Amino acid sequence: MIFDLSKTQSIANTFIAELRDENIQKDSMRFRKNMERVGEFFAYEISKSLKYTSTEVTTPLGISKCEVLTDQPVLATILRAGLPLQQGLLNIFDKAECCFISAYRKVKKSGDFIIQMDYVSTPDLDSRVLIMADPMLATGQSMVMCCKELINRYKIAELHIVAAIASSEGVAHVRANLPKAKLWLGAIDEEMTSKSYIVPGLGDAGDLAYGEKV
Ligand SMILES: O=P(O)(O)OC[C@H]1O[C@H](OP(=O)(O)OP(=O)(O)O)[C@H](O)[C@@H]1O
Ligand SMILES: O=c1cc[nH]c(=O)[nH]1
Ligand SMILES: [Mg+2]
Repeated sequence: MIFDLSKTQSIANTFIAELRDENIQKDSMRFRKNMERVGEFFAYEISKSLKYTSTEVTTPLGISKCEVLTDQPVLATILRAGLPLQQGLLNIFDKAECCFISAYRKVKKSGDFIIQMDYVSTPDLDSRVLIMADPMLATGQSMVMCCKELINRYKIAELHIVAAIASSEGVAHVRANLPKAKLWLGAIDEEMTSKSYIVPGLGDAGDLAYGEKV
């Protein structure tokens, strides 16, 4: 299943446009805020596919039958660019437990890179719905490696993957390696640079949110 936000006109596409805009993205607070708003939007969309329980709520004037979320999903992200996107999801799934993975592109002298994963901090994921959020799905290698690490450790009930911008190649890589995952994407771009940056993309999401890394 692929949900592509850009296929439907909504205010959320304005958030994505601002994330991409080279002038607006100079304001790092606005960049983080827009990423957070994209996370909130996807949380609402994903929430439509989750399970609900009927309950009776006592109001000051009577009893109201309400449908409430049965279980909160677990919200995972890949440091560091994923933090504002995860925060947006957490604003909506406000009782959710969170999982953090440190993984980054380690560039070799040849210019090739490997994904270096150093740290995983997670609650128990057995029988849980997991939402893995990372703004950029470029080659898809970081996403696949991190999800596989968690799948190998736990019996995850359902996996949702959220990205603000994906490349066609990244989508294909995820679908080939994580065929059961549901993909929630802000947009899918066709091209990548020789250094595997998405074109037109938005640039380096981690640097734009938190400053250029040395
Ligand atoms: O699909 P891939 O080709 O694996 O690339 C995507 C990864 O690149 C970015 O992180 P980066 O490695 O730049 O680290 P950062 O978040 O610390 O900036 C992004 O947040 C993804 O994690
Ligand atoms: O386009 C890309 C690819 C990887 N990481 C980013 O931040 N941007
Ligand atoms: Mg990263």
